Amino acid sequence: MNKIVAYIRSRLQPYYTAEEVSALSRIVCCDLLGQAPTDYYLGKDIALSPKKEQELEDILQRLSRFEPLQYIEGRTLFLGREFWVAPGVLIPRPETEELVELMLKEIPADARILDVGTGSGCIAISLAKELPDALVTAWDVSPEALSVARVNARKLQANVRFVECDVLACQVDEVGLYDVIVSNPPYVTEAEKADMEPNVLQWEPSLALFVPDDDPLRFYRRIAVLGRDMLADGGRLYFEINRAYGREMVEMLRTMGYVRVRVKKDLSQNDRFVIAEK
Ligand SMILES: C[S@@+](CC[C@H](N)C(=O)[O-])C[C@H]1O[C@@H](n2cnc3c(N)ncnc32)[C@H](O)[C@@H]1O
Repeated sequence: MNKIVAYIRSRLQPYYTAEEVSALSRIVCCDLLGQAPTDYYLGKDIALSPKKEQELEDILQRLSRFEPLQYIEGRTLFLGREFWVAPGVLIPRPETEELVELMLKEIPADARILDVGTGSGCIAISLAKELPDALVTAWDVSPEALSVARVNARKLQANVRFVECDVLACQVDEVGLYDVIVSNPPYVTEAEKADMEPNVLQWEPSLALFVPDDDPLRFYRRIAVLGRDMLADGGRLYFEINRAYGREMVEMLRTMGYVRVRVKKDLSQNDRFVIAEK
């Protein structure tokens, strides 16, 4: 093992499991310090300039404070496209890729789509790229998230209209304007905080994650209320949900008059998506 790898491992060992240390060492050397993967696996040493040594120190400091690697790298992949992510915006998750894949199988190519709580813009931008005839609008209450999403849309040349908007408070006069409303809103209850990893809890924005224990469905209820006006007849809601609330979601949406309400499981067999039709 080369000296730099041994050093990286010794610095990360107090904080991460052996597998995590091994994966992080490779990513730090190859992705962040620019070592060729073959040289890394052959155990060749890296000659670091003083500037690169300082960069390595910064990276190790950030990792030892459990900052997510995606924030350190400043990017993540979503459905094969690179998205810029930074503190203040949620790191897109694989389940959300599944949601977009499901939508791409089901929605019309020229759908008018609203993404509520767009974060990095991963859902809206992916849909706009895959469905060039669709009209995509994306809302978020967070100016930080919207500025990241706008940069992502520009870099990826996606045509999305971004709007700063608090979905819980906004007045809407867009009647029948959308065929699809999609949302992956905050859905982690305060009670679930105890089970969360420090890289999520300490670094990802609370605004993107949490809902009160006594009202875990607040975003879905509000979006479904808006959807009764904003969706065209036959329009659909696509939600990513907390796996604990599939049954409650179905009951709520049926009570609100939605039809063909279905729950779909994610690849881990958890109730993860709910689809409903106006
Ligand atoms: C779970 S994140 C989802 C981000 C992105 N759509 C994704 O799937 O990675 C929820 C998003 O909802 C936004 N949000 C939270 N409260 C909101 C509100 N009242 N109105 C609009 N957006 C809100 C957050 O800023 C965050 O970007």
